[in-house]
Amino acid sequence: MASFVDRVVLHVSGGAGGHGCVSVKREKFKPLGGPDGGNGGDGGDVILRVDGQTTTLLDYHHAPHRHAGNGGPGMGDWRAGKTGETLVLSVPEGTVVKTKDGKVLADLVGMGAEYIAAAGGQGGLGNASLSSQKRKAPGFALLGTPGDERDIVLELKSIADIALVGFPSAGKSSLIAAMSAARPKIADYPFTTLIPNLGVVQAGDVRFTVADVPGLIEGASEGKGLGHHFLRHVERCAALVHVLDCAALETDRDPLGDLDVIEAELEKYEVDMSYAGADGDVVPLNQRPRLVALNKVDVPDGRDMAEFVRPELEKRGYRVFEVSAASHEGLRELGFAMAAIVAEARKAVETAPPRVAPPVVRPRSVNAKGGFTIRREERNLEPLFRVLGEKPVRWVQQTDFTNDEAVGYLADRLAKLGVEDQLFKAGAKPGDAVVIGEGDGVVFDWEPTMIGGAELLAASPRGSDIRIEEFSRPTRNEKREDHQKRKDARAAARAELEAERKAGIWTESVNYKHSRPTSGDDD
Ligand SMILES: Nc1nc2c(ncn2[C@@H]2O[C@H](COP(=O)(O)OP(=O)(O)OP(=O)(O)O)[C@@H](O)[C@H]2O)c(=O)[nH]1
Ligand SMILES: [Mg+2]
Repeated sequence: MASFVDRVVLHVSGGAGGHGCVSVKREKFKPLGGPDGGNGGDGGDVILRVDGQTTTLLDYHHAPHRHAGNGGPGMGDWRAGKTGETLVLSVPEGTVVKTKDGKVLADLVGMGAEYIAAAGGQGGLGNASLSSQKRKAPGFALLGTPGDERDIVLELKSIADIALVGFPSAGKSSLIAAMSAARPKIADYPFTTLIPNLGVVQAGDVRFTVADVPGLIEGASEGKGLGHHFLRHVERCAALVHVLDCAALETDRDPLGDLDVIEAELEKYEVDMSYAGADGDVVPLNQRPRLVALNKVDVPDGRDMAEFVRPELEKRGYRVFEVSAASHEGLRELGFAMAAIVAEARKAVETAPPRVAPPVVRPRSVNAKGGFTIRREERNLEPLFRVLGEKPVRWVQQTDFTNDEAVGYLADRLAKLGVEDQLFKAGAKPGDAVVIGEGDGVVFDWEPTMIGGAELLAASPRGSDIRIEEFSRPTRNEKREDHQKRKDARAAARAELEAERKAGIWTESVNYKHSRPTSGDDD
């Protein structure tokens, strides 16, 4: 049986929201019928969902980049863009979703359990939705925001119901081969198995999976040998079977000693408690149901050894099976005992509701009470103020910076949220750099709306927002000054000309034509 992929890094991105539309209704005899630009559609989510048909993460190993559908753009005549298609990724039961640095995001247990791996972006509002009493015909629309983009790790602890544990060469792989159709590699040198093999066993009407965990040795729980890496596959197994070698050649080994070593390792192995539900239902490995299989009883010495240790094992409370992977002796009984435990465990799972980790906490910690925070930084010895918060960042994403009206709308929103006030309080001065969001973001030269800006904002109708004008248009005083300067320059030029004419440099007609380049501006 092919080895199974049990850990994969998946790059998921939600669909982008569609842009809102700017459009004006046009009808016969009614050329300006008001804004009718529709909203952009939301982007689709990427959802992980447990389904019974999927047993491995192999698909994601082959194609680790997954993207949900983008939302469609809004259109004229109030038509909304289509919603982006949700992308459902099927994952096996027991898939654990983690961040790259190991934080558990979700533990998908139960058929149909879901987790939103990447949310789609928001569709932008069209100009119809943006119109209001004050802003009757917005000449802008909001852009759709990009979907979440994340790298997540999917881990499949084990899809085996039962794990076979034991020393190297105890015969675990041989037992799987004998009890199922699996054909693992079997050899008489230790650590033959490098990746757990899975076999499907049918006992009566119960079908279950068995994994052979590569040989455990003393110190496995601390990372010795290969066992440590694989003990985590055992974490989800309903039960364990100790496979004890009754015909081991090493004289310093015996089944009871082997069992003690393995038990000690199981006890030391800390099951990842982050997988526990609210009721803390992760059972330590050494408290799970365990059976003992005394293997290799086909060998005469093995039979003697098995009979010798059986009473002691039973005294310790184990159900003991004398088996031989070679002659298949005792395998039927062992199989039925396993099946009974599996059936019991399944009944418990079925009655339990689907369980997923608590909803993901997105990094919203930067959002103070007001929905944003301001951080003072320094860049090239100049102060820089960083505005952090989900809303401001989204608003910037929604802004078409080529459209002055849209920029003004952004300024309105930021001011309303109190960003301007807080910038003042943080010590920002006009002209300081302000960045919204992490990274390079969008950098503004801060042009505060002045003292009392709030009133100005409220009073000025959109479309004649003085703050935008300030960016592009000089003030009246500046204009006057400018005008005066030009007037003076012209006067000087005329005086010079006059002097030159008197000196006889130009003929009358020519100098007139060429000496009034700015006269058109004169008023
Ligand atoms: N006589 C006899 N030999 C067996 C029996 N089961 C396994 N063996 C032999 O023991 C050796 C090791 O068997 P494996 O099944 O590879 O052992 P393992 O426990 O999977 O070993 P690792 O993968 O190294 O942990 C092989 O040479 C097998 O043929 C048995 O019931 N009787
Ligand atoms: Mg093996």
